[in-house]
Amino acid sequence: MDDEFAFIDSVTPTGTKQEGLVVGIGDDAAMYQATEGFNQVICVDTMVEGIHFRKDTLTPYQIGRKVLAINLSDIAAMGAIPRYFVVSIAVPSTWNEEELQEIYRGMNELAERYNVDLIGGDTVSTNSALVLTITTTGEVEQGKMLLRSVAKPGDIVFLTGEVGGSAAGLDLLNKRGLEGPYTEEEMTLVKIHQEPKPQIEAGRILAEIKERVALNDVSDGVASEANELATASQVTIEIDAQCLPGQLTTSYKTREQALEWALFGGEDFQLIGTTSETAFPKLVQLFKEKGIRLTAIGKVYEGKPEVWLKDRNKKGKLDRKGYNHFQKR
Ligand SMILES: Nc1ncnc2c1ncn2[C@@H]1O[C@H](COP(=O)(O)OP(=O)(O)O)[C@@H](O)[C@H]1O
Ligand SMILES: Cc1ncc(C[n+]2csc(CCOP(=O)(O)OP(=O)(O)O)c2C)c(N)n1
Ligand SMILES: [Mg+2]
Ligand SMILES: [Mg+2]
Ligand SMILES: [Mg+2]
Repeated sequence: MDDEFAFIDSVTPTGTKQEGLVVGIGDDAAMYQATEGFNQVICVDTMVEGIHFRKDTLTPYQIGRKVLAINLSDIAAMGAIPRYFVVSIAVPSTWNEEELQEIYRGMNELAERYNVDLIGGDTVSTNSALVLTITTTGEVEQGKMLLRSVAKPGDIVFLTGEVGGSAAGLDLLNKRGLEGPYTEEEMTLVKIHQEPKPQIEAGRILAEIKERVALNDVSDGVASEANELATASQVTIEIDAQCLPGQLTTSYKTREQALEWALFGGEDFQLIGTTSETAFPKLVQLFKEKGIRLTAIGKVYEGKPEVWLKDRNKKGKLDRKGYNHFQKR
């Protein structure tokens, strides 16, 4: 890449979707009009080469796509409608212009799908790894936001989709790289890791029903996220291992390994939450209509902020062991 400004021009969208946008790319800062009656939501996530991806685990297209997906996942976990995003990219000399364009192609494809506008960013060089940061904003109707702190004893713990697939996919990629070869079954897991789907529709269903819902997204594994819910709500959560919807059936892994990945693997970007026993059947019906899998995986009890795992006749405390950036590897 030899010209920063030409690069910025090349990634500037030609049209924008949100009505509230006042100033997009091109001035000192972007500017937008908030929608009346909505709370503003904002989150940021970073992906670092060597930590969140390598050139042999994600293609440049998938890197761009995934960093926006994980941001949208946090917007979904608040029950919000995503609106705008800004991108910061630190580029080492080992990455060429074509790869950068591919990163933006992946980002833009997902942006199109979820109706979000790229409204700014920052481009810098670095002498180490590629670092990609996205900040996304969203809006949720006042009073409808989905917090981690509202779980109550008696609630059902639920989960959208399936968990453990991303860690399984990464395990395969670590062994065989982008080119594989992979069976169809294995490729499904690899794709879950490479192209996670943010649960925006699920988040909106949960925000729109008039029921109390506590919610979190699964970036660091079910064990970690359930502990975050328990701590924020000051309740005890019990999860039934037998109920965890994972990709348990593929021929290449054991049940123990699949359970380990579901609990501690992370990057599934599904939603984990709780709601009352009376509200839960309504959720099941709404999710069925939209074709989104929703599973009851446990219950909430009065007690210390802890998570317990029940597996057949055994029961043990489930510590907040998931992906931890400051843990020695
Ligand atoms: N370096 C930081 N400075 C300030 N706040 C942070 C920092 N890192 C994380 N947070 C905040 O801590 C909370 C938990 O962050 P994180 O574990 O990354 O959440 P998530 O898994 O939802 O992305 C969030 O509210 C996030 O904004
Ligand atoms: C090359 C590579 N090694 C390891 C991982 C596994 N990994 C990296 S970060 C992470 C957890 C999620 O990322 P984090 O930055 O903690 O997201 P957040 O909790 O902020 O949403 C996992 C499971 C990976 N995706 N790629
Ligand atoms: Mg985060
Ligand atoms: Mg989150
Ligand atoms: Mg994390």
